[in-house]
Amino acid sequence: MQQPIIGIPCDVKQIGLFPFHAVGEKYITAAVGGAGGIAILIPSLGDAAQLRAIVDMVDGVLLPGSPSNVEPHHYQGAPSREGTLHDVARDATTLPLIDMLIQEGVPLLGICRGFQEINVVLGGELHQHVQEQAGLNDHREPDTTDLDHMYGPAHPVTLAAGGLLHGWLGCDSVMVNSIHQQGIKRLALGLEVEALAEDGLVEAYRVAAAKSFAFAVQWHPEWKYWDNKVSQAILKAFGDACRERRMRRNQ
Ligand SMILES: N[C@@H](CCC(=O)NCCCC(=O)O)C(=O)O
Repeated sequence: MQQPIIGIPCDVKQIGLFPFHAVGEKYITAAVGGAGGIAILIPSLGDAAQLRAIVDMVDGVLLPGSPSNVEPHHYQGAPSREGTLHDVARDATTLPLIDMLIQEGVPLLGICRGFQEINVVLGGELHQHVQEQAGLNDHREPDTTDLDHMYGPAHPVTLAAGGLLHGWLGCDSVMVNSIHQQGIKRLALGLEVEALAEDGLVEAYRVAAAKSFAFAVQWHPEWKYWDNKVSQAILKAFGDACRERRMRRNQ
């Protein structure tokens, strides 16, 4: 059987004098090794016709995390503080792309910024600084350059009874890493909670009425997924949905 094609949208970063379209290697490795796909990078050109062609070409899309924040005007939020990193080109690409993927029933896995993007596209809102909200914890990464520490288990999440995660893992709670400052303020209509942090912050959801796999997590299952049963389960389920689409497209 042919492997499914998994698209991964790029961040746009200035390197020297030129803009580059880039994806962190760990997301590519997870799409290939964890989900079993052929990874292709989707340039963030924000061009609707190109996106339409890409949607027809791929069997699934993995929306990666990024240090940049979704621009708040996309969810009627107050302007970002000075110095906040944005990626206008990524917003102009992933936000319309998500809409097309959900309409078409193309499998979708959102990670961290990707998780936040799906919520925004479906009409939800984000906190810009979770750690400043009364009753919410600090979900930012520890101040370290040791990546194993940075992406190490940070807090538990409770899995929703009857949810996908609960079904795949057969337990009520798991530990996850935590590398974010934005978070779900208002969950979009049509998203079903899959996991909650101890402070009540939504950490995972699925698109309830999706035609195919449409699932997202605030944490980072791509990080050393081979060492983590939760990450393996998420990537396998995504990969299976992509393989199913591949098979249907081959018929
Ligand atoms: N900027 C947002 C999203 C956080 C996020 O995606 N972090 C990933 C960092 C780099 C990586 O691991 O790819 C926020 O702060 O909430």
